[in-house]
Amino acid sequence: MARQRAGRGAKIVQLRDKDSSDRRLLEKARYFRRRTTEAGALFLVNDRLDIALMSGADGLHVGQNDLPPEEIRRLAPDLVIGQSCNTEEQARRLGQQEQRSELVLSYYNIGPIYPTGTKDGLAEFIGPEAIEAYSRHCSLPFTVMGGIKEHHVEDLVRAGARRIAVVTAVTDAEDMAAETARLISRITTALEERDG
Ligand SMILES: Cc1ncc(COP(=O)(O)OP(=O)(O)O)c(N)n1
Ligand SMILES: Cc1nc(C(=O)O)sc1CCOP(=O)(O)O
Ligand SMILES: [Mg+2]
Repeated sequence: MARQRAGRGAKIVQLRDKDSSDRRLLEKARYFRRRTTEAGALFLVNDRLDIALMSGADGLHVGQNDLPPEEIRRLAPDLVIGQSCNTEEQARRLGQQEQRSELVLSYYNIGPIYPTGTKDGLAEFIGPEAIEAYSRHCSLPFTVMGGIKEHHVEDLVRAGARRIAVVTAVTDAEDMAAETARLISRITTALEERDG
């Protein structure tokens, strides 16, 4: 993906790799760190705090069954930390932590919005209507993810999204860089139409 400069123009690039050996993952993370720094993009690692710290990543994304954000924050006070939110109850809990000034996250993700084959065992897809319902609980920035393709962009932005995260929309594209550019352009236009 980095070879084709797939993330060119993306503001955030996440390294999500469940298969590489630890040593290879670290090499990849250091490569992504160099390339995202050159591109002025934020670099996040999925799941692995050790790899995030050793590669100098800006942040870490964790799911509900991954490392606990509070303990990550204790070890890494300056790291961007994001967490997946797959049910409204989870979003409500983030809101309650926020009210108590106990929220350590930098952002959260709402999803899966549409059906996706990228991850086995994910919760049922929740549809774009869930964006408004979930995001009203917590004022942090959020991304939306799950089965999102280019033609979904306008619906998602109308439903309240600003930051759209994709895997296969880009990785399955013949020209990943061109697809990234198309997505960014469509998101920018939809946001301009919505927000003026
Ligand atoms: C931006 C973003 N949102 C959600 C996820 C999914 O995280 P998780 O639920 O831990 O699943 P895996 O990606 O680890 O399979 C994500 N990676 N990024
Ligand atoms: C791994 C993952 N987590 C999600 C969540 O909503 O928590 S959606 C997702 C898969 C995203 O891949 P694609 O863009 O190919 O559907
Ligand atoms: Mg995870």
